[in-house]
Amino acid sequence: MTETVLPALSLDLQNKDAAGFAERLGASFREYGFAVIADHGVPADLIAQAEEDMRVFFALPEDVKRAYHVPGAAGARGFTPFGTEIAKDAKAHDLKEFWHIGRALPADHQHAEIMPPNIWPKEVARFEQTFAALFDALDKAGIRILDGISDYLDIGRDLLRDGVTDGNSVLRLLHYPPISVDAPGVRAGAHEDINTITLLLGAEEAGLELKDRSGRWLPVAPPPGALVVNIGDMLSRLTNDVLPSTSHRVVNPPPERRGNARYSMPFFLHFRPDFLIETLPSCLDGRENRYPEPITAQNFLEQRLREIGLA
Ligand SMILES: O=C(O)CCC(=O)C(=O)O
Ligand SMILES: [Fe+2]
Repeated sequence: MTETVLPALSLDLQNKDAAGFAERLGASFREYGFAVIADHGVPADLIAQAEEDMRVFFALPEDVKRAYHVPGAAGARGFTPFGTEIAKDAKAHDLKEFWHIGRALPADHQHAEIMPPNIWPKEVARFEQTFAALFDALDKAGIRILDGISDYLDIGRDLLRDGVTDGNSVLRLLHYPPISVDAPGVRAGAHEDINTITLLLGAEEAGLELKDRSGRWLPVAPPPGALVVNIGDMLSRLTNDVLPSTSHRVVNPPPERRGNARYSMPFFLHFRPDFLIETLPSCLDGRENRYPEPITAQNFLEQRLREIGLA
């Protein structure tokens, strides 16, 4: 296994010693913008089922998959074809295709327009059942991790819990197809995530790297089944970069492994659209406010989606 600087932290520790868990979680986020979380409560058999179902979907013919592309929806639901997304300021498109599942809201909900109903591929029988369950399980794990962050920042747990209630969260199923031996570039260009925090499953296949404070690229190599969690720009902004959103990328494998596809599942936990991202007073203590202009989560998201070619 590749060497990693991020030891796995057990989420079970939160039940026994919330302060101890928060201290370790916060230290990892503060230094790297990333943490690796084991015992996160997402059932292993559900993860295995999800991995199987996504493989079945991405193996479908291109025209069948493309029928689930929703034009004008900024990729928020359904299928986004290979070569669409491009990292901010990058020259080449990422070598990936993906499927997005969003939060299911009642039709008369105030944010129903921003979070439209999901679509489901009829070719994969269990797809809806599997991914609706996985969305919920990751949402629950995400709230516990946010509790750890709130404990670390000593801000009480309500602000972040309330902030993500009915949030515009998205589960992304990612497929990076095999690449040719001489393929240039990277599977996913260096970027920061837009959202609150990201919970990533399936990063065991090597390739994910984070940029540390000295500018070095470090491999992120979680043990099987663990979550890789990272801070997104919205939380970085809320905390005045006390918890930094860290640049990461997925590099191409060595030539002998280029015949292998890569599959991963990031869950982008988002604030609700009308949540106002306004620097936390406790993160100002003696520091300059890097983000003096408050912005709603929705305005921030729209700005960033335009930059990555999705809106
Ligand atoms: O595939 C991965 O491991 C990372 C994906 C990622 O960083 C993203 O989709 O934002
Ligand atoms: Fe990312």
